[in-house]
Amino acid sequence: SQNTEINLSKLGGTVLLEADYQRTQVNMELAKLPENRWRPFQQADILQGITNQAHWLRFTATNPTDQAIHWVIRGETSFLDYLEIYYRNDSGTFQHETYSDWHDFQQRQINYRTLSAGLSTPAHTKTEVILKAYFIGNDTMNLRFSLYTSDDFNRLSQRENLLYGLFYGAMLLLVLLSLMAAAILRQIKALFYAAFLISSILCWLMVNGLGFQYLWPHSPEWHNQGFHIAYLIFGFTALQFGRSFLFLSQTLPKVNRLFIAIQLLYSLILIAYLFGYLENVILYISHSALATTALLMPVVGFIAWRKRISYAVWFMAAWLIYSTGLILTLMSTTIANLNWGNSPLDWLQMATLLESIFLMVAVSSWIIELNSEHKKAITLAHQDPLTELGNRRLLQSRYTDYYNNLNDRSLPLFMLVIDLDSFKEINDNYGHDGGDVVLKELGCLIKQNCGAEDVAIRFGGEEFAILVALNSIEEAWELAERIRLQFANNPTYYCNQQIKHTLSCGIAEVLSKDVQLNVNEIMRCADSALYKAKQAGRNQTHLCESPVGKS
Ligand SMILES: Nc1nc2c(ncn2[C@@H]2O[C@H](COP(=O)(O)OP(=O)(O)OP(=O)(O)O)[C@@H](O)[C@H]2O)c(=O)[nH]1
Repeated sequence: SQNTEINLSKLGGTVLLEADYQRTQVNMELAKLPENRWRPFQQADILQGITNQAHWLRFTATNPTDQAIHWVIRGETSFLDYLEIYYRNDSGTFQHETYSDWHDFQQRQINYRTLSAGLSTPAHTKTEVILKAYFIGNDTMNLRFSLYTSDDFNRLSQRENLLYGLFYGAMLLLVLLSLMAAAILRQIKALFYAAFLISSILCWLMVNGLGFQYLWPHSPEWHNQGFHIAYLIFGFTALQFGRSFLFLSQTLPKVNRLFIAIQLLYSLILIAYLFGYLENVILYISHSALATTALLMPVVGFIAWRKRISYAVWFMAAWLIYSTGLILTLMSTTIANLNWGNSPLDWLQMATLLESIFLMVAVSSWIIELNSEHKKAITLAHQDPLTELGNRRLLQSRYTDYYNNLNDRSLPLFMLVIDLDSFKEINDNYGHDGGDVVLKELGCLIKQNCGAEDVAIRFGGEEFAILVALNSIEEAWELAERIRLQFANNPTYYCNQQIKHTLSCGIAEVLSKDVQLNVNEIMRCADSALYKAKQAGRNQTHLCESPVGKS
C-alpha cells in the first residue's frame, strides 16, 4: 500500500501526525509486520483506552527543498514505556532507535519531558519512518504525535518551560505562605494545607514529566510507578485538610469517620503496594483515589457551608473547579470521540492552580474570622456586660502597662473611685431592674466625661473607677466634681418614675515621679478617700491625703 506522505516544507507550528496504522502483539518485529494490515490512522485511533498492544505508525516525510530539514516527532504524554523508531533515507537500510521511559532521562535523544525524536532529511530526499509505541503492561495509550521543525519545537519547549515555571512558582509561593501561617498562628490546619499543596505539586511533576526531566532523571522506576503513590498521598492529604479545615469531627462526625476510613484504606493500599502487592490493579486504585476525592470534597464543602461555616464556600468553589477539570480529563482519556487529547490535562493543571488559590482564600478568611473572634474574646474578657465599661481585669492590665512604661515626661496618674450613694434603697424602691438602669446611666455619664486614653471601669456592684492621666490633682478634682454634680442634677427616669441619686468619690494620685503604688495599693488608697466621703455624709469628693507607699 501507498505510504502516507508528509511534505516537510509545509511544517509550521504544531502539525498533527498523519500516518498508516496497525496494531499487533507487543513482541512483533518490523520484518514480520504484515504489509496488508496497514490502514489510514484516524482521529478515533488517538486514544486507545487501556491496552497492552503495540501500535505502529508509518509515514514518509519528503523534503522538496534545496536544504536539509531538521524536524522533530513529539509524543504528547509523558508516560510511554517504549517508542521505537525505524527510519531510512530514500531506499537505504532501516536505522533503529529505541527510547523508553524505563531508561535514564539522559539517554533520550532530545532533552524533553515526553518521548520525542529528532530526524534530519537531506535536500530532495524522503525519509520513511515507522514508529512502534507500546507499554509493557496495561496502560492508557495516547497516540497523538505531532511534527515540528526544530526551531518551532525549541520555541514550543521554551514557552512550556515559562508556563510551567509560573505554575510551580505560584504553587511554591502558596506553600511558603501556608507554612508561614502555620508557624505564626501555630495552627495545624495551615500545615495540612501545605502538605496538600506539596502532594499536588508532586502529582503534576509526575504527570507532566518535569520531575523526571529535572529532579529524578536517574530514577525511571519512580517516574513510571511513583504517580500511583503521589495520587494516593494527594487523596490522603486532601481528606486530612478537609477534615481539619471544616472541623468535620464536630460539624459532620459521620463524614469525618468516613474520611478516616478512606484514609486508612489509602494507607493500607500504599503499604501493600510498597511491599510489591496490587501491581496489576494499582492503576485503577490510584485513579479511583483521585476521582473519590474530586467527588467527595465539593459535596462536603457544600454541606459545611450550609452548616454555617462561612469560609466553606471558598472550599467548595475550589473543589468544584478541580472536579470539573478532572471529570473532563477522565472523559477525554476514555471517550475516543471527544478527542481533546491531552489538552484537558493542561486545563486541569491550570484548574489546580486556581483551586489552590481559592483554598488559600478559604484559609485566609478562616484566619480573619479567627482573629476577629480572638479580639472579641479579649474585649469580652475585659468588659463589664451591664455598662460596657471595662472591668477589674482591664484596670489591672492597663495600670501594669502604665507602671512599666513610666518615664520623666509621663503625666501623673490619678485613680477616681466612684460609688453610688444608698444604692440599696434604689434597689428596694424601684426593683433590681430600676437599679440596673441607674447603673447604666452612671456608666454613660462616666464614658462621656472620659477621653479615649482614660480607663473607665465598673468593679461590679455600684462601684466604678477611672484611671486618668492629668497635670495636677486639681484637674482630677474638677473631673470628679463634674461627674458628681451632673449625676446629682440629672435624675434617671424609669417606668414613668423619677429616681433621684447621688454619688461619692475618692481620689488618689497613684503613679508619678513621687508616687508609685503597685496595682494592689491603688485601690486601698482611693477607697480610703471614698470611705471618708461616705462618712462625711455622701454626695461629695474626698482626696487621699497620704498615699500608701508614698516615697
Ligand atoms: N440593680 C443592681 N444592684 C446591684 C448590682 N450589684 C450589686 N447590687 C446591689 O447594690 C447594693 C449595694 O448596697 P451597699 O453595699 O449596702 O451600699 P449602698 O446601699 O449603696 O450604701 P452606700 O454605698 O454606703 O451609700 C446591694 O443591695 C446589692 O444587692 C447590680 O448589678 N444591679
